[in-house]
Amino acid sequence: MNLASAYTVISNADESNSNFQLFENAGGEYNENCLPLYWENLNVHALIKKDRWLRSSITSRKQLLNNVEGYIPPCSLVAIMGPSGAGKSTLMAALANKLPAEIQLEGSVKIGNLPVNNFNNHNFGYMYQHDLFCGVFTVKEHLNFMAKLKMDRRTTENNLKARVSAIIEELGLNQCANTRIGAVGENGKITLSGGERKIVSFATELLTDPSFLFCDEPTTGLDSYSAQKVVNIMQRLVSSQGKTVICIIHQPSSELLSIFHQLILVADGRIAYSGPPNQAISFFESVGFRCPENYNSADFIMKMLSDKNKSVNSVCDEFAVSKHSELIRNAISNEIYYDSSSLSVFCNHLSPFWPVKLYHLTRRYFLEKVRDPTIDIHRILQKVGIAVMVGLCYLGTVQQTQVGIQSFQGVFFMLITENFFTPMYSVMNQLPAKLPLFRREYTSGLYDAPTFYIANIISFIPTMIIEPTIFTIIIYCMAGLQNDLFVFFLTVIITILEMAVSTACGYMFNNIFGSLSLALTFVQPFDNVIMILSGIFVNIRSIPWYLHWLVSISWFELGFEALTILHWKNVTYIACSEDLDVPCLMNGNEVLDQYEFTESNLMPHIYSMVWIFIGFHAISFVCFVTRARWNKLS
Ligand SMILES: Nc1ncnc2c1ncn2[C@@H]1O[C@H](COP(=O)(O)OP(=O)(O)OP(=O)(O)O)[C@@H](O)[C@H]1O
Repeated sequence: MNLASAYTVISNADESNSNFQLFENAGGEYNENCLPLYWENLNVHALIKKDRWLRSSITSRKQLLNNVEGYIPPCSLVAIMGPSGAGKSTLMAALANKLPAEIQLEGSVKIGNLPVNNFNNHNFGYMYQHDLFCGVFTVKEHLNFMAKLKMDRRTTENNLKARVSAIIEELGLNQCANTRIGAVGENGKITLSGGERKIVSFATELLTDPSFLFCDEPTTGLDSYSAQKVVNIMQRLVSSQGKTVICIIHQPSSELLSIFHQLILVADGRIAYSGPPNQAISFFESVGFRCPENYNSADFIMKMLSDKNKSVNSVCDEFAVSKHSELIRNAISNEIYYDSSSLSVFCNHLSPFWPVKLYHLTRRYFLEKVRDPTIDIHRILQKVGIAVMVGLCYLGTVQQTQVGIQSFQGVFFMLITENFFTPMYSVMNQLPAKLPLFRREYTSGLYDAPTFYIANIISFIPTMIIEPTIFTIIIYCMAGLQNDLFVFFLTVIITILEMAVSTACGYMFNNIFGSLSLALTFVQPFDNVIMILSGIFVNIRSIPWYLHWLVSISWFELGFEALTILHWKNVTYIACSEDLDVPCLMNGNEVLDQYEFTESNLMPHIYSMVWIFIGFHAISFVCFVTRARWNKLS
């Protein structure tokens, strides 16, 4: 059965119900993607879990939707209304296959006899209530980025650009195409207004040309002019592009409400009405609730549905046996005649290859760092300042004399310690800030958790090299360490490794504990112990046996010992000073002996730091991916 005949069947069913037309106003032009959406026996429960570290156990189930059914004709503009907490967002997420992992769905949601699932996800645009963007991108850059991640891998570069330009044109975004999106409430910079942000959200969802567009409160927070503009865009998408647009809307004016083809009222997890908006008031009248004259119909409906004790249950019960419900059931039962084999186009989307996603995601994080100075550039400037101050303290004191030994070791301590604490705590703060956008894009299926993790690490590499290199160069020159290129090069490598392992440790603690506060609670004692075991504060030989394993992973100790060996191993003579009341150390080997450091440990320690870096990231990666799958990233 082709599409046209499928709808003839439904139209014939309607003939007997001429007063109750389910889709009398549905206005879009039919095309092959123009299909009805319907759901039956839909029950949705939230699984209430009790946290036990990484694992959770389910303790109870809370019913969010109670055996609801509905039918949305092809190419309709649909409004979902209801009081707060009624289940509107839950219904919309259930229809769009966007329910979070802790929510359980029973029943069926179908498009033209085809179950809604991950294979036809790309046909659903889903605009969330709160938009989230990478604020440093301009509108055009954002759309190009999203197009590269969302659109079919077979789309050519030219077609992709053409699609972005067409959407910018269609939605009237030309004037702000090169404006940065910015963050909400960002002062003093030219960024997008609230209304423009909503339209950019639309644009993002339209990139893949979805047949269904779900919008969670697209007009909330907008003035009446911007709200009207947003609804006009939705209306245009339905009438000129044949899409079905379903949106949750609060307190619309009667004029705005009349634009919609269908109104679905949700109350207490049930359907209180579903049909043309202009028949809603007469339905309420037929069940004994009369709208006073000169009263806004949307306000009246909301008042009725918010009054839980009196009206809600009886209205829902009456609706279940009304002509409207009968019409919905007829329409659904007629859908079984629809030939779903013609819907193969719905499952025919190939998402971009993994390296392509990794490349674009890494590029986004690079740009974010370059354009947002608060992320890394301020920290580099701070490092330069610290390096100059430290350098001034050691100016002229680092000499191969008995007094100079302490200055040498002080410089090594500063090189290690500055690349140990700050980077660790800094990444621990940066990662959680990226999670909201990650969660949104991850649930939309844009990319997976490993891609996000690897892109983050790659984008951090320049910082990991530039920051310690600048710091080391300044201190090396000001303190006047050995004039030897190989020694200088290895010194830089050791400080880079020190920072790399520290950041890996920060990631690991964040991802093991899953919350910044918990991670900070545990990382502080850990890194203090790691520092104490460096050989500076306690002689390595006297460390208790049960802490030996920690010494072997103390990258503070490994770095400090490696620097000490590197700078002292070739020193054959240190002059004694008669003024000092301390034993004279005659050469570099004696300095190493004093710390219990062994000359042959230089390269093994450097390799150990590399292995610790890999080990920490491996643990961190597994925890992150597991948490993302269990929906436990906070
Ligand atoms: N993950 C969850 N766990 C437990 N309860 C939940 C969960 N998600 C939603 N709920 C509950 O389900 C009910 C319906 O939530 P929903 O977000 O669908 O309401 P809504 O009608 O969209 O409300 P609003 O207009 O305020 O956004 C609310 O009582 C809410 O507290």
